[in-house]
Amino acid sequence: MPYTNEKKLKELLQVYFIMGSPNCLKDPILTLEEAIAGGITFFQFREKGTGALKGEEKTKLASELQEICRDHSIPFIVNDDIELAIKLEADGVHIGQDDEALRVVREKMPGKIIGLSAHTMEEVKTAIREGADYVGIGPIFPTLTKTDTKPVQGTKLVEEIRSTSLSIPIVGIGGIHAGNAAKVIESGADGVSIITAISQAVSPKEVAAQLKKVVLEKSK
Ligand SMILES: Cc1ncsc1CCOP(=O)(O)O
Ligand SMILES: C=C1C=NC(C(F)(F)F)=NC1=N
Ligand SMILES: [Mg+2]
Repeated sequence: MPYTNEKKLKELLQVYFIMGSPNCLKDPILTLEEAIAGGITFFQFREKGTGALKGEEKTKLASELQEICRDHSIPFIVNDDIELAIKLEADGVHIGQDDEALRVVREKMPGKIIGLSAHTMEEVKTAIREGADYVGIGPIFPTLTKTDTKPVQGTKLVEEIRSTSLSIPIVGIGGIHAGNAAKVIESGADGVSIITAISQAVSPKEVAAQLKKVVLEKSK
């Protein structure tokens, strides 16, 4: 059973901040607080890459970030780590094509948000069939954040999905910032997912606010 009605989720996905401690210029807690003050609408804890926390330290940071999200009614999603998501009673998880099968995750987390990465129309259709609540499409633009991405695909797959009658919520991801976010929304994505542009900003609040403005303008 999907988490919520699609319309509501499409609104929630508009400015989707993703980060872990390795991505942050400043303290992760401060970074998230500033991003929320700037207007992000959705958050994913993705503790990955060089220097990523593990075990108790990872759980502690996740719990602290979750509490900040809860205080501001921002959905808190965990990337990959299903056990951590269940332990924290997170609002959901984001999984990739090579992570645990969606139907297994759905059994473990009924009623929660389950997002899936997809790179082809085939993967999108399978995601819908298996009950994904949203799909992350990318990398839209070149990115240095995830080193093992599929080829950069621009907005073509987003446009292709939107040219069909498929109504699944879509977020674009990969190299997105305030200067190119409009193109992603214009192509038909419901939201943009951002790591570097916010987490490495001198003012995460300012960047989040710029992104929110662009997305709201283009979503009218
Ligand atoms: C997790 C992920 N999946 C596809 S690209 C990417 C990284 C996006 O990071 P950034 O917003 O810094 O380009
Ligand atoms: C690899 C990823 C691809 N897409 C997304 C999201 F933007 F949330 F859909 N998150 C990820 N961690
Ligand atoms: Mg994964």
